[in-house]
Amino acid sequence: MSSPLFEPLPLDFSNLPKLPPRQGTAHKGQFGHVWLLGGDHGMGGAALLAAEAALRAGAGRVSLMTRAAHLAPALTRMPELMTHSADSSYALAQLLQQADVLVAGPGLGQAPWGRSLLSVTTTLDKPQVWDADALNLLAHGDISPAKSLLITPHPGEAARLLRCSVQQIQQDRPQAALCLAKRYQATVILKGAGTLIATMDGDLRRCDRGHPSMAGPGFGDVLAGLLGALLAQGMVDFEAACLAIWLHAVAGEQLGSGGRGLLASDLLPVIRSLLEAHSPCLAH
Ligand SMILES: NC(=O)C1=CN([C@@H]2O[C@H](COP(=O)(O)OP(=O)(O)OC[C@H]3O[C@@H](n4cnc5c(N)ncnc54)[C@H](OP(=O)(O)O)[C@@H]3O)[C@@H](O)[C@H]2O)[C@@H](O)CC1
Ligand SMILES: Nc1ncnc2c1ncn2[C@@H]1O[C@H](COP(=O)(O)OP(=O)(O)O)[C@@H](O)[C@H]1O
Repeated sequence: MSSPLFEPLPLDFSNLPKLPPRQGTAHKGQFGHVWLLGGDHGMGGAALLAAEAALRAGAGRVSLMTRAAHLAPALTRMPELMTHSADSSYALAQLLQQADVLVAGPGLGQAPWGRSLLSVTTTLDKPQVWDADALNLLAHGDISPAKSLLITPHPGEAARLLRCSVQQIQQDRPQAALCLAKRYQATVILKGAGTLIATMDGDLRRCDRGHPSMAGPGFGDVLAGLLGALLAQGMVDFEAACLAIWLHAVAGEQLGSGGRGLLASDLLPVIRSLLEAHSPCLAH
């Protein structure tokens, strides 16, 4: 990965995919059920941020599968959530039949608990977003990629997935993103300044929006939940990736003008307003 051979097209902000307006008779069953898997001990917040982002971006229902210790705090913050902590892989497989979209990885950890949750999802033929520790587990090689997969590595995770250094990833990010898409048969979002979207067919886009105030914990978790919500509302991987990346980066840019100390959860109301301006809930 030495010389940049592939020049990504800039994301076409004037022509981003839209969510359709909702009928007056709409009901929650039409906007998908997102299941969030994550939040091992010490990292419950990551899964919670992703779940909150999915709710705030319009998913019809959101279920959180996490450690039992995180259920009460999660419900205190968001009573709209449905919560579970499966006792066995069999029980989880049964529960996941209800899911339309899976988001796995935020705070999942790489211990047996996280590994067993992820191993249940690999066989499910549903749209899936894998982030954070789902990618670290995938990189270990003993979990196979799911069939319909969107992966969201930061450069550290990309380096683990391609078994190279972060420096090699950053030297030629376009090639790294395309290589990940081919190797894992997935749509890829390679995060960091100048986020890239790559598809298995070789389509490559770059987003030059965003702000260094986003270099803090949880911003990737919010992106993962946002992607889940857009997939649940009917977008395909590439559409969801383009719109989510734009909403996330522009929200960060707007709030970044306030300087350091931006919280990932601060993005949520801004993402909601940007989404409404872009794809109004009601037809005008
Ligand atoms: N509140 C919670 O519960 C939270 C929980 N969280 C959860 O923690 C778990 C571990 O995830 P994590 O991302 O913190 O650790 P990890 O994968 O080792 O990555 C760090 C290394 O990767 C690299 N690197 C990253 N970005 C880069 C960039 N733009 N540009 C260049 N390099 C970059 C960089 O490598 P270096 O440069 O140091 O070699 C860096 O040291 C995971 O489950 C996550 O969900 C978090 O979401 C936080 C909030
Ligand atoms: N300097 C930056 N410029 C633009 N976007 C950034 C910058 N730093 C971080 N981000 C964005 O913030 C998010 C950070 O995600 P990630 O590294 O997975 O964090 P976490 O695991 O803590 O949620 C990514 O979407 C990334 O593109």
